[in-house]
Amino acid sequence: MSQSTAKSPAKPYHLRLPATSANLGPGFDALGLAMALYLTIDAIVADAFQIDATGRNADQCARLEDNLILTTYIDVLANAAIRAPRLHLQLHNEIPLGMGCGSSASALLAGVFLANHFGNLGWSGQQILEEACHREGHPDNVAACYLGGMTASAMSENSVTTASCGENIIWGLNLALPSHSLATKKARALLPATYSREDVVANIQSTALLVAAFAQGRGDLLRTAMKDRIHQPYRMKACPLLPLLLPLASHPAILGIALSGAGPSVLIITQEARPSVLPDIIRQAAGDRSLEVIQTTISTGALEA
Ligand SMILES: Nc1ncnc2c1ncn2[C@@H]1O[C@H](COP(=O)(O)OP(=O)(O)OP(=O)(O)O)[C@@H](O)[C@H]1O
Ligand SMILES: N[C@@H](CCO)C(=O)O
Repeated sequence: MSQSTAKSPAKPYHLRLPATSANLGPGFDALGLAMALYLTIDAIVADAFQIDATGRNADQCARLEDNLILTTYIDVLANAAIRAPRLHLQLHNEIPLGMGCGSSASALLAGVFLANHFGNLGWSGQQILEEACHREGHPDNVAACYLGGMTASAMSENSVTTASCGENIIWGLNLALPSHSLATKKARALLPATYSREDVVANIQSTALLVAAFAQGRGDLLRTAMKDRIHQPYRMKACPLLPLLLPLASHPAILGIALSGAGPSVLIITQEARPSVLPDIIRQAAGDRSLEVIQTTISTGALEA
C-alpha cells in the first residue's frame, strides 16, 4: 500500500497524560487509578525526529530507537497509509518507567494522540482509547490514563467499555518504589493459567466492594476491598517489597495496600493526602532507609490542547 502525506501541516500540540496504578489488588486487568504524576509533551512538525526530554528516565525517554511513543505514532499512521510527519517532541516525564505506574500506557496513548493530530485522522476519543488499549493488550492502565479517577474497563475484540468515578476523592496515594524495574511481560508470565473457584469468588467479592469504595468515597472498605488472590501471590518473588509492606494494612493511618500494576512498586492508600509520617513507616517496614516513596493524589485524565 503506498503512503500519502498528512493533508495539512498540523498546529503545535500539547498533551498531558497521568500515571496509573492498575488492578488496585483484585481488579486484575479491569481497574486503574489515575495519579497526579504526568508525562507532558509539546510537539511540532520538524525536519527530523528529535526528542528533548527532562524529568524521570529522561535518557530513556529521549532515545529515538525503539521509542514506544514514536513507534506507536508511526505505526498507527502507517496502518492508515499515511507517512508520519517528522516531529520534535519536548517531553517532561514524572512517571517511573517499568515500575507498575502505567508508563507504557501513557506512551502508547501519546503515540496514538500524536498520530490522530499530526495525521489528521479525525478519530473520536473512543477510537483513540480503543487503539491504545488493543496495543497494550489489556485496558486497565490506558482507560484510567485517558479518563482519570478510578476507571473500570472491559475489553472485547472490537470494543472497550469504561466507567469512571472517584476523581474528586482526596485520598493519599503513596508509592513505594524499589530500585529495580520489572517488565510487565515478565510479571504476566508468572501467573497461572487457571484458578480455583474459591480464589475467583474472593476476587469478585473484593472487586465489587472496591468499585463501591471509590463510587461512595468509602475509605473504610479499602482494607478488605484491596485483597487479591489471583495475581499478587504469584508476583511476590519478583516484587519482594510487597510481602514486607502488606502487613502495614492494619496500620491506623493506612486504608489499603496493593501491588501497583504489575509491580514492583507498591501502592499504599491513606485517608490523609500526604501524611508526613508515612514514608518513614514504609521505609521501616521495608528495612530500607533509602527506599523512594512518592506521595501523590488522584488525577483527572488526559488533557490535550
Ligand atoms: N515515556 C516513554 N518513552 C519511551 N518509552 C516508554 C515511555 N514510557 C514507557 N516506555 C516503554 O515502556 C516500557 C515499560 O513498560 P511496562 O509495561 O513494562 O511497564 P509499566 O507500563 O511502567 O508498568 P505497568 O504496566 O505495570 O503499569 C519501558 O521500558 C519503555 O520501553
Ligand atoms: N493488569 C496489568 C497491569 C500492568 O500493565 C497486569 O497486572 O499485568
